[in-house]
Order: sequence, then structure tokens, then C-alpha cells
Amino acid sequence: MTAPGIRDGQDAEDLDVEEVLALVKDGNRPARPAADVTPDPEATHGHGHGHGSQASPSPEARHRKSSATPWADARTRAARAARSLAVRRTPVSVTLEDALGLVLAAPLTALTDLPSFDTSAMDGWAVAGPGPWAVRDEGVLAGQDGPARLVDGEAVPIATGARIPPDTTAVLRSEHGRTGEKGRLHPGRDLQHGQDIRPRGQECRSGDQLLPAGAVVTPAVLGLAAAAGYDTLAAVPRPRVEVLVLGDELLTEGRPHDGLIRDALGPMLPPWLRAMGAEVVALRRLGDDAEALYRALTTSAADLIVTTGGTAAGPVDHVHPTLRRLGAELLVDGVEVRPGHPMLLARITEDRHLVGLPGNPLAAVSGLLTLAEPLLRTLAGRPTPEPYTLPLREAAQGHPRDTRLVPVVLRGDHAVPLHYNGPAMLRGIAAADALAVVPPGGARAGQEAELLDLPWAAAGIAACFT
Ligand SMILES: Nc1nc2c(c(=O)[nH]1)N[C@H]1C(S)=C(S)[C@@H](COP(=O)(O)OP(=O)(O)OC[C@H]3O[C@@H](n4cnc5c(N)ncnc54)[C@H](O)[C@@H]3O)O[C@H]1N2
Ligand code: MOO
Repeated sequence: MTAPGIRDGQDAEDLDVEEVLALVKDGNRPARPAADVTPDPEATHGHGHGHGSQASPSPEARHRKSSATPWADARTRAARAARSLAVRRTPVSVTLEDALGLVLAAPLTALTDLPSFDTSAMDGWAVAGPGPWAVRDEGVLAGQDGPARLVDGEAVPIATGARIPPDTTAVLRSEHGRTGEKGRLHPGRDLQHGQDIRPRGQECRSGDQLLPAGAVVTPAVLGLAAAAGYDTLAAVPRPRVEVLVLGDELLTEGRPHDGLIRDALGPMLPPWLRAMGAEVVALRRLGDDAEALYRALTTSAADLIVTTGGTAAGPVDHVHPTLRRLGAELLVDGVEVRPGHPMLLARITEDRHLVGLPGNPLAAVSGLLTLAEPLLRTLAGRPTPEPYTLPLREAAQGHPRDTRLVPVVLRGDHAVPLHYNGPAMLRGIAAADALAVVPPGGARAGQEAELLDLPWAAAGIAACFT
């Protein structure tokens, strides 16, 4: 726990967490006298690079705090921003292979009856009338066309999936028949009329709607579509996303050295965005170059540009000034969430948005799930997931005023908060199954918390990235 007043020289983000711990342990008392606790949470949080508790935020920072959006509203706003665009997107025709994970743009209507002919459900004999039966020599296999008509008292060996000969009354399973004198076939038990015959159209008739528009194409849907006669599907196209990684301090290989650090977001965001249904058209590292950022934003053809870093008010934080220069409309400018509160959402042109993720890696994850996910989900036509909660196995510290997103693992019917959940840390999220939504003030052990699933946790890594 860090006592107020001894914070000079400490990392601003860590102080944030420490302070929150102190507040929670002290029963959510304000950190300092009310006169000092302005409506601007940051004013008490030592944000910025190394300044103390008395430092006043820049005019820009102050402006952003007052406009910060509550966490749940920010998600709604991000989804709404894409809604009018989503209905105007032209469906694409894709092969079944390429359709996995997309959303059907039109109902899946059967192109055939299923089964498309009367089919044997078992290996055995197709029989006509009551037994015993005279057995034909040549059997019927799956894939063969037009078996000859049976007459009463006749049987023919038949395989599962083979066409039923006309006038067959039932199929006798191989384990239920025995061959008697003169090679005649006797039933081992009573046979119902129609037994073990799958009649044509049992599952659907040609023209029946099998799935509505808006259904997500899962592996099972691919199987159904193939069975129903489809080679291609009409689907909502993947939203196109361009990722712009900002920061001169970033290395793309080797170990950190001389004040330089590894870019953790370049490797992380594209596959995460793909798991959210996006097509990542480019990943570009632009350094801290305002002109390069301006050029990138004016020339991009993506539906969504995701930037990382540069969202705050430091000397090389170019995102806000560049958006102003472009005349972009800020739809969300700061969110009441930790980590990640400087995240933003802007409309650059009528059909192009930008999500600005803060540079701290867990703050970037928070922005990804808070703003990019609802926007991409809406553009991709995916359904809104049903919110769900689990009780927390241990208490989770909260921020006094903001929502917190805390990495958790799911154990039995509980969510267990993980350590190493500071804004600059990925150690917790890398081990997590989900993020718990911790309300302002924190959550007790046993309290239900809403969970945001990580796309790979339930489905397995291969299922969501291929
Ligand atoms: N005056 C203020 N200063 C800061 C505020 C504020 O509100 N007012 N907010 C703080 C918070 S909270 C965060 S989060 C950061 C957000 O900063 P930026 O989005 O401008 O990001 P940077 O300053 O560029 O980077 C922050 C931090 O993250 C590291 N980083 C950046 N990119 C990457 C990457 N691709 N991989 C790994 N690490 C990355 C960067 O080196 C910095 O350490 O601002 C606070 N300041
Ligand atoms: O500290 Mo910041 O909360 O990483 O967004």
C-alpha cells in the first residue's frame, strides 16, 4: 500500500493500482480531503510521467476526463456507431471453406430434400412383405443408383445409406436376420412397417429454411450447408481492420535495451482481431511520427483503424491532434474504466472509424474489448452475446469511481481473479480465461461478476483462428 504523498518518482500506473488497493482496504474512503478530490479522477492519481499528487493535468487531459463515458455506455455507443453501416454492407459469396466464422447474409434454404431419397438406416436387408424372404444375390450399396423393385416375399442385402428399392416395406438389420433352409431369410424379431427406412424429406423439404440470416457459420453449419447442396454461401463480409502501432521506443525483435522495449501489441492484436471476425489488412509500425499517422489515416481503405499508444497528452501523443486535423468526430473520448481509460472512438469519415487503444498493453486489451469488439461485432452482423456472470472466488479490488476489468480464470462455477493485472502487464491476461467486470468500489468474494470471454478460452485456439 502506498501512502499518499510518497509517490514522487513512482510509476503512475502502479500508483493507480496501489491507490485503489488502499481505498478498498480503507472502506472506499476518498484518498484525500474532498476539497482535493475533484470530479477529475486523474487529478488524484498521479498520471503523467512522474508527476506528484499536486500536478494538474494538461487542458487536454482535463477536457477528456469530463467527457469520459461510463464503461457500459461506451460499449453501446461503439455498437451503435456501426449499426447504420452494417445494414448497408454488400454480402459476399464465399466458398464453404472461407465461410467459417462469418454470418449468413441470407437464410440457408434447403436446395434439396434431406434425405434426398428413401435411405436405409442400417446394414441388413431391404424386405418386401412378411418373411421369410427369398434373398437376391446382388446387394445394394450406398451411392448406387436405381435399385430394382422388390416383389412381396423378396429381400435384397442393403448397406446403410443405400437407396431403398421401390416397394420395400422395411429394413431388417443384419443382426436380426438368420438364413434358414433353402437359403431363405427369417426375421429374428417383429418388423414394423417402414422400420429402419429414412424416408425422403424426413429432415427437410427443398425450400425449407434451415437457418435464418444472421446465423454464425460454425463447423456444424458448414456440414449442414454441404448436405443441403451448397458450394458457396452468401455472407456478411469480414470488417477490414488496419492496425497502426505507434511509438519510437518499440523493438520488433530481441531483448529490451537502452530504454527500448519490445512491441507487445503488434504480435497480439492481429490474431485477436481475427478471432473477433475481422480481416486484418495491414499491421504498420509508424513510430511517433504525426505526419505518417496523418497520411495513414487519410489513405486507409479499412473499415476500422486501430491505433496503439499516443492516446494521452504527452509530447508525442499524436492521436488527438491528428484526429482534430482530420476533422474527425470523437464518439467516445475516454472511458470510465481501468485500465485503459484514455481509449477513444472516432468517426473519420462516414464509413470509417478509428479505435485508439492506449499504449499500456493491458489497457490496450481493455480498449479492444470495450470499443473494438462491439463495433466489429456489429459490422460483422454477429449477435450480441448474452451477458453472463459467475461468483468471484476471491474479492476483487475496485477503482473508486471507474469500472475495472480484471483477468480471471474459470474454476468450477467460480471466477478466480489473477494477479499481475496492472495496466502495463500481460502476465495475468496471458493466463486468463476471461475478464471480470468489477464495479466501482470493488467486489466481495462470492459476488456475481459479469464476464467477458476471451475468444480462445471456450473454443480452443485452433477453432477461433483458422
Ligand atoms: N497527462 C496524462 N498522462 C497520461 C494519462 C493521462 O490521462 N494524462 N493516462 C495514462 C494512462 S492511464 C495510460 S494507459 C497511458 C496511455 O498512453 P498512450 O496511449 O499515450 O500510450 P504511450 O504513452 O504511447 O504508451 C504508454 C506505455 O505503453 C507502452 N507501449 C506503447 N506501445 C506499446 C507496445 N506496442 N507494446 C508494448 N508497450 C507499449 C509505452 O512504452 C508506455 O510505457 O498514458 C498515461 N499517461
Ligand atoms: O493506466 Mo491506463 O488505466 O493503463 O489506461
